[in-house]
Amino acid sequence: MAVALRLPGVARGSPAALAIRAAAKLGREQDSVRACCARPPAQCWRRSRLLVRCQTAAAALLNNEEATAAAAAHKPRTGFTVVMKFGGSSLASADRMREVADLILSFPEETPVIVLSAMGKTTNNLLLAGEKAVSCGAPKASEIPELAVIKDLHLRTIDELGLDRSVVSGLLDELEQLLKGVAMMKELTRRTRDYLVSFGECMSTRIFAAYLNKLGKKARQYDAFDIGFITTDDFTNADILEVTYPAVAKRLNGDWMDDPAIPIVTGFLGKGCKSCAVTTLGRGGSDLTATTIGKALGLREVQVWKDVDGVLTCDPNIYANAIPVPYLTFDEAAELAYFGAQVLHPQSMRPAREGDIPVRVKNSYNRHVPGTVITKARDMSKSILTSIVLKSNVTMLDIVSTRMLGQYGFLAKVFSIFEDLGISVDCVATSEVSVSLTLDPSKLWSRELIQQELDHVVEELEKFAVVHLLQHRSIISLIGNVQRSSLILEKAFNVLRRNGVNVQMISQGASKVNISLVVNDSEAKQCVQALHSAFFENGFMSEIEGADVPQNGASLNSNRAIYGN
Ligand SMILES: Nc1ncnc2c1ncn2[C@@H]1O[C@H](COP(=O)(O)OP(=O)(O)O)[C@@H](O)[C@H]1O
Ligand SMILES: N[C@@H](CC(=O)OP(=O)(O)O)C(=O)O
Repeated sequence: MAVALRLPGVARGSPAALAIRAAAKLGREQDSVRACCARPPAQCWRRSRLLVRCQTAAAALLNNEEATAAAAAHKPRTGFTVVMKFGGSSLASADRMREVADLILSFPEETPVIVLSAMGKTTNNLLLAGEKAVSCGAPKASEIPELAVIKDLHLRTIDELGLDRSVVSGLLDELEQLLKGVAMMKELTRRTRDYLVSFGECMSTRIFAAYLNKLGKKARQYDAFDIGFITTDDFTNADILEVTYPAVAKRLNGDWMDDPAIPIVTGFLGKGCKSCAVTTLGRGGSDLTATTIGKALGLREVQVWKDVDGVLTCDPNIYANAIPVPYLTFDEAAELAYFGAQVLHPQSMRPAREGDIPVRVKNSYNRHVPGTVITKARDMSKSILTSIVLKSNVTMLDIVSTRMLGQYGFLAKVFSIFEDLGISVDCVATSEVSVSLTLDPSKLWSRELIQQELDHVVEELEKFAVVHLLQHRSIISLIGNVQRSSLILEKAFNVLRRNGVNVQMISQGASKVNISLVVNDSEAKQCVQALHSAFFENGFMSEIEGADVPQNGASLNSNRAIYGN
């Protein structure tokens, strides 16, 4: 402290200023700083990061070139080791918050960054409350049942954890005001919707940080939109921009250096680059927040803690015999998520792949089960089928050219229509004069004009083609080793034939990990179950020489029973 007073005119943020701040924090005088600079650099590692930084800065301050070089060679280690993300299912109550805190504290060797989603079903309740506010009239907005559920859950959690209600009372008041505003305006724009759902993550992180502090583990809450998560302005489905990585690293590392505390970061949220308003990353977007932080900080691992024993061989809600998949590549996981497995956000593998950070999917209800490890590459020599994914309520288009055989430009014309209308295509199969494709339902669902848009697409295509619009279809994706596609297809078609199911379209993605089959919605679940039994339950994998067989994990159903999922 005394150092600062004795050195007037020191520029803010300069090495000298850093040394002074560091010295002040350490309660040392300039002599200590000087002594620190003279100490052999090897000792740096054994000292706190703050002292290393102090040494670097103080060396510059004292103009000691040798010390500057020596200290610079020993860059302070980044404090953080892993990201641990907990989803809504892991945080549904006070008991669950206690359990998650206990889980984090059971890894004392780690310095984690924690990413949290909203508690339980809070995001769904906020969306429902918003929709009801549009039509209920301002005086009734305070009585929306979902608002009462949200208030009750958060205040009860606070009381049961022995915290002060002021941790969220301001946010709850603001939320009620916002719903009154929506009721008065009688409209809920996508921008307002994002602001509305942000209350879920803002509250869960504040409660959890306060609880960790109460336990004596120093924690600091962060709203992602305040620490550099910059996104496109695509409300409800924003993309993270590159500037996010250095900004987030600077903020989290900087704060840690100044005053170490476990960061508790809101998942799912960002700040629009032009609007500066709160944006969201699409449903389930906290997984993406976690991998973004993992890449930004160059961490050893990203852990996403869920209510299942890892990524499973199929959705356990469709078929209870699903079993955990021990290893996946980023490509397999991305494909699985994109084609509808709710367990991971479709974009979340991108930062992990770019930063080559392994992602581990674990069960917060069953913490000792190994889970699924997702990495850049894995030994595929024994792998056949990894997982079966179902995407229902898909729209399919059969488009047949009315022009001459072999006419060029047909496909370009077809796809330019989708581009112009901003509709994303999932699967494509082509012949010389026709193309069949499926439309991404999530992209359509996020709009309001579904039927009108489809009619418009058909109208445009009919200018040069005969079009059949087929609704209520499902895509069954077989994720696995497409090097063995003949084997997979032989088995799959055998099963489907035995079940009397006619496949309406097949598509094999360029990523070589996915074969997609389109069937009627009404037959899809039964197909998934039959395929699962054939591939994973009847010894088929082990019959094939050396094939890798996923192992059955414990208590899948008991987790869901606890949470009622
Ligand atoms: N292939 C799959 N493997 C595991 N879980 C799946 C799969 N497909 C769908 N799910 C569903 O995903 C849920 C976990 O994802 P999610 O609800 O987003 O978790 P969280 O909210 O904890 O992040 C599981 O409870 C399960 O019902
Ligand atoms: N709360 C958000 C974001 C999220 O990632 O949630 P979860 O981790 O519970 O899937 C949602 O429900 O979409």
